[in-house]
Amino acid sequence: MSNQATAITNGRIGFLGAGSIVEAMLSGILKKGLIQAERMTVTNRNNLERLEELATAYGVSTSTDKFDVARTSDILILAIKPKDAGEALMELRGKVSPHQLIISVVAGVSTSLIGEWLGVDCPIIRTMPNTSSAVGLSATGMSANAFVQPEQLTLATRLFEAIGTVYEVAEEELDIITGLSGSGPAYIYYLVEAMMGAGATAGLDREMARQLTLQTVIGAATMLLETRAEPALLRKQVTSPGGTTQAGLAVLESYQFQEAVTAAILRATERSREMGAEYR
Ligand SMILES: NC(=O)C1=CN([C@@H]2O[C@H](COP(=O)(O)OP(=O)(O)OC[C@H]3O[C@@H](n4cnc5c(N)ncnc54)[C@H](OP(=O)(O)O)[C@@H]3O)[C@@H](O)[C@H]2O)C=CC1
Ligand SMILES: O=C(O)[C@@H]1CCC=N1
Repeated sequence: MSNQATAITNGRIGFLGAGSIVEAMLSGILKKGLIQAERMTVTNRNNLERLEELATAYGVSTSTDKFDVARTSDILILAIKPKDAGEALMELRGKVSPHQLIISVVAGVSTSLIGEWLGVDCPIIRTMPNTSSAVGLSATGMSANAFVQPEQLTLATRLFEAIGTVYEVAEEELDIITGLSGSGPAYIYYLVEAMMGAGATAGLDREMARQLTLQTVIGAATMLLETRAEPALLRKQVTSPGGTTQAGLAVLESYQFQEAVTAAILRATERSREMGAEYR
């Protein structure tokens, strides 16, 4: 924990699930020194090796007893797959009290369904971060149910602000946020894979193609942030009439690039809604 750290809670945080989003969150929270590692406990279904890996890498506590973790955590973070959530939470029925704060990162599953599964009227905050949490750059959407007290919302906001930016939204918007920024890093990585591959195919050294691609992505994102200009305007500034960019963009248009990206995000949004209904 860093020397300047000010703990945001003296309580315990339990993580139900030990997968990639939990690792990203642990790494971000600990880098900011928001809570001592040993006051966070991670549990999963049966992968002991994974628990050991997280304990070694981050110094967090681990447990194979999810009932104990659920009972002893002031904040319980649900980070299991939507398909596993119903069974796991119904097993916790009667083990969670209204004094605990539940924070879910589970895609598609509503706060009301989580409450039904747990069988208790407790404060639940549904969030959608992304894996850039690991470097403090998540874009997180958040929505609270009616039992959440203002100080609990503030605490959750501070927790997620430690790993990026936080937007409080109406719960129905979380499905869109899941399709846009929850899944979003994968779209960017897909584009980067293609750009790097193309650079290498065209004859560049692969490492150089990687570095040029990454610097281009960082530069473009920083231009958007710092100039606050519309992306269409910045795109036009790159595009000389009759030049290389125009030739390249024409090929992207022939593959209906913008339509493809739009359809992908709308489909991911729809999938988030489907999962909520499917696993009900
Ligand atoms: N990955 C991402 O980018 C993001 C994911 N999310 C959401 O986070 C959640 C987790 O995703 P992700 O980390 O990618 O998934 P992973 O598959 O990497 O991890 C799932 C974890 O859940 C554990 N688990 C499954 N069933 C139970 C159970 N009954 N009790 C306790 N633990 C259980 C698994 O344990 P074991 O290995 O032992 O089976 C595993 O540790 C999902 O709901 C996803 O929608 C949200 C934002 C971004
Ligand atoms: O792919 C998924 O379902 C999860 C939710 C957002 C990112 N990963």
